[in-house]
Amino acid sequence: VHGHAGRLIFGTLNGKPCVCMQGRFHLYEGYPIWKVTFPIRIFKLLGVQTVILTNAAGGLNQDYKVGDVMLIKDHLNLPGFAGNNPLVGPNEERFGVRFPCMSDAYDRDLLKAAQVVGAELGYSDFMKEGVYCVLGGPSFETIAECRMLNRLGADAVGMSTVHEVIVARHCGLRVLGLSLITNKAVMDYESEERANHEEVLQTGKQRAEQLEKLVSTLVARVELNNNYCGFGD
Ligand SMILES: O=P(O)(O)O[C@@H]1C[C@H](O)[C@@H](CO)O1
Ligand code: HPA
Repeated sequence: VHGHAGRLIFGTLNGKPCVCMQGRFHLYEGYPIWKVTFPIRIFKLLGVQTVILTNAAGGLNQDYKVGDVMLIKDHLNLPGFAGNNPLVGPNEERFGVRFPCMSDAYDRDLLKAAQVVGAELGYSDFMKEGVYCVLGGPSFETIAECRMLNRLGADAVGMSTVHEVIVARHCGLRVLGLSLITNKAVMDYESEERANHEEVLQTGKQRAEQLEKLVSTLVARVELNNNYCGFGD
């Protein structure tokens, strides 16, 4: 996608071995859903234990501002309602069970850790916690769709992440999800605002340094045995 570097980087971040996707595959690019999520299974086979997923999203929650970072506490998988789930097809027993639980999709300890690190870095003012809703894209949402999604309990809307989360949880990876609110979803017929990809990219650039700091500080605190250090309890 324009604005995604499309690179796979291996290295250490604050002393921790990491593999980093600079960009991802999206359903709207025409990939089958299993291909969109294929990297997650590769990472599992490489020995990855924890996945930090980031995305750009439109803010549905009226209290959200452009530039807020939403820690994802749960999701709405709208394509999944229509049977478009990355686990459809014969179950790969090597990776996980046929019917994986999703009520614990977003790791509570990691979420708390992100809040603590965010507060330490002085980011609390722009850090939120909420529900991310995935749609297929690539068209942005209509006003009626935004209103509906908000009433259904979504705080932010985007076109990615949830499929990767499902595959990650299926194979037992721990997940933290972060949405950068790059634009406000248009909810009002009087509004002159129009969702556009350039605004998404620009907001991403503006918060990039702080997001890098948040993620790298967090990574430094995640122990390889999946415990966390330095959070006081
Ligand atoms: O890969 P993400 O979900 O961060 O990208 C979002 C959704 C679309 O690809 C694009 C819309 O501007 O940003
Ligand atoms: N809608 C869907 N996906 C998005 C948006 C949006 O408003 N902003 C960034 N990705």
